[in-house]
Amino acid sequence: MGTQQGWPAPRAEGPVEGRVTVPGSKSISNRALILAAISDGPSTLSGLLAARDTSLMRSALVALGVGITEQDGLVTVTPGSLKGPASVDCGLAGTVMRFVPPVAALADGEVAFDGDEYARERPMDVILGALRTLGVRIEDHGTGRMPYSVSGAGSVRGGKVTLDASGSSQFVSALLLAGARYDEGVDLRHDGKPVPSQPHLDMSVGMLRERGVHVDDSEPNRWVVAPGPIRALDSAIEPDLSNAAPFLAAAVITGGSVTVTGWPSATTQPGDHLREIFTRFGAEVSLSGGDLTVRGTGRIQGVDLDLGEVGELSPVLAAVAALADGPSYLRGIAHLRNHETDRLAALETELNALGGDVNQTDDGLEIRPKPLHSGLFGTYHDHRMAHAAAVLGLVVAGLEIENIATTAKTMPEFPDLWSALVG
Ligand SMILES: O=C(O)C1=C[C@@H](OP(=O)(O)O)[C@@H](O)[C@H](O)C1
Ligand SMILES: C=C(OP(=O)(O)O)C(=O)O
Repeated sequence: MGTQQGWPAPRAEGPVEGRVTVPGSKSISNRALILAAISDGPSTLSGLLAARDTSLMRSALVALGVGITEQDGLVTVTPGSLKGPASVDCGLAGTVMRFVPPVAALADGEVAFDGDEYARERPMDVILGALRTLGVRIEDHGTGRMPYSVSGAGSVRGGKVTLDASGSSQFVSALLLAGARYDEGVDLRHDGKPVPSQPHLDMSVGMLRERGVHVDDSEPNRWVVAPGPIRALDSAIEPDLSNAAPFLAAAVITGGSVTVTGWPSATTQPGDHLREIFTRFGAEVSLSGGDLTVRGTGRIQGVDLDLGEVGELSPVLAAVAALADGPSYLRGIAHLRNHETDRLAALETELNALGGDVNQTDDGLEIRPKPLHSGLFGTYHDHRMAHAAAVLGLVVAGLEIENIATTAKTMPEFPDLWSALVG
């Protein structure tokens, strides 16, 4: 790829110092929208993320008959009787393509799903198969992928189902979120290699319990959701801690100090693991009164980390590892091959194109730091590849980021927030 085709990544002129407020969590926002849509009354949400993934979720729910209004930054969701025919554009949002079909199954009529070109590569077979077992009619032309349509009959029997969710925790979350509204609830068992992203499962279970749903997750790899109403709940969405990663990484790699505001004292978000992870890289981390501060010490240690629970942090952490003073091993993340792109291949290709020494393993990446040079960093429609590139661009001269606008998936403000912090 040539030069002058991308967004010139700002270079840090010294240690990056500053405070950042990141927008609302994608994962909490889209769960709050889904749960509000199938609850027993109107819910008002504050701090809801405004980005491509949440806008796709809102449009999907409105297409099914849910009322959504917005005033002074507050979003009110009013459940309606769910009806087809409807079409849902999933974009490239895993939370839309996996979480909406179990809700569409409750509608009366047919709901057609499609999305971006690469969305057709993301696995759906496990969730579509599980829904069929629970009594839902689905047409996917035998592909197990997009496009597919769900023929809702106004209710779903539900009950027992076993699935292999090693490819994505979203297969489990999807069935848990809608399961209380099924006649028999759901009794879900996982059979296979470990389910990734445990914090996201805890987030689904926690948000259901907050809304009065009985969920038994006391047995490993089994979740039982009792049938019953989901209570409407007004709630405030936490900031997206995974989207805080690039800002905090800026402090780690420049020996600066960055504070992210509004950091919750208790949370199910995987991004909370950044406190421990950046400490392992050699940074100093402190949390006080909702301010999370990461201070770079001038040393970046190589790490050996299992990121299976927090896979979405991997692209930014791979960028930090590429700048460390020794090799790093990122493990437990084979499922990243099912994300916005095959992230293991994308990181290997793009880091090596800058002169890096990175290779994929069965379940992760080995990263041996080398001096990196200028180039255009491909982003593959992946917001977190763009974040990784921005981190590298702080210290690598002449780095350009292809399609920086892809950050709009979860943080349209990224280029402005980034320039304001590091510029
Ligand atoms: O449930 C969620 O909100 C998510 C679950 C995770 O998916 P995987 O388990 O497929 O990694 C995560 O990576 C994704 O960004 C969001
Ligand atoms: C994997 C991710 O997204 P999605 O919700 O589309 O799966 C991500 O944001 O890192």
